[in-house]
Amino acid sequence: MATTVDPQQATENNHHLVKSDDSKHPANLIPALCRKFWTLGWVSGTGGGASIRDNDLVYLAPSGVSKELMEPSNIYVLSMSAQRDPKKRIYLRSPPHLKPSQCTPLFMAAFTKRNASCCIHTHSQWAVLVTLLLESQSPSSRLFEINNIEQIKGFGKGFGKQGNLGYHDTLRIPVIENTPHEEDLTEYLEEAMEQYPDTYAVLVRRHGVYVWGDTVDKAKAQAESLDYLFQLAVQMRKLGLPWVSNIEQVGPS
Ligand SMILES: CSCCC(=O)C(=O)COP(=O)(O)O
Ligand SMILES: [Zn+2]
Repeated sequence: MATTVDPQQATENNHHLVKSDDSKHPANLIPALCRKFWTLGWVSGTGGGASIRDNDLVYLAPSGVSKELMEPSNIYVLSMSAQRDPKKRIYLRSPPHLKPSQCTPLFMAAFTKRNASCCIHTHSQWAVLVTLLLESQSPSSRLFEINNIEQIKGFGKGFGKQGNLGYHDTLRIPVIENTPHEEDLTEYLEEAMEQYPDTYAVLVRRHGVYVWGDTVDKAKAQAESLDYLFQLAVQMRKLGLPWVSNIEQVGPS
C-alpha cells in the first residue's frame, strides 16, 4: 500500500486511507473485530482494543471511545518508517476531536520487535483472574504455564519459528505489573519480549493481556485460544487441578 500522499488528499486528512469497500481493509476490520470482542467482554467500557499493521502503515483506534461503536472514519493511520521519536508520533491521518489509543506504544512494540501484523489488547476478566491467582508468585517467576490441553495447539511455536505448539508442549505467558498509565507498560512489555522471545502474549497484572500474531487471523486465533485457556485455568484452580502436569508422551506428537 502506498504511503505517499497527494496534497489534495492531505487537506482532507487522508480520508482515503480509511475508506474502502473491502471488509478486510484494516480500517473496516478493527471496528468489526472490536464489535466481536465487546460481545466477549474483552473491550467493555472503552478498555482494550486492537491495531493492525499493513506493511508500513499502522491502523489504530482512538482513545477513550466505546470500541464497539467505532467507525472506519475514527481510525488513526501512521507510517512506521516516518516515525523518528516515539514521544512525538507523526500521523498520516488523525480524526478530529480524538486522541490516539494509549495502547499505541505497546502495539508498536509488537510490530517493531516481533514483526507482528496485528496486536489485540483485552480486559478479559479471565486474564485478570489468572494474574490474581499468580499474584503470590515470587517476582522472578511471574509466569502463567499450562500444558497437556488441546487448545495449546492454537499457538505458534514462537517468533521466526515454523508451526504450532503440540499438545504436550508447555505454553508460557509472562506477567508484568500494571502501571498507572497504559503507555508506561511499554518498557516492561519489551523486557518480557526479550526474556521470553517465543511468547505471543504478555499478561498485565489486574489489567488484561496483549496478544499479537504474524497475521490478523493468527492474532485473533491466539487471543481466543488464550482466553479459553485462562477460563479453563480458573476453573481448574477451583477444582484443585494443576495447570502443569507431567503426562508422559505416548507415540508421535
Ligand atoms: C477503562 S480503559 C483504561 C485504559 C486502558 O486500559 C485501555 O486499554 C484503553 O485505552 P484507550 O486509550 O485505547 O482507550
Ligand atoms: Zn488496557
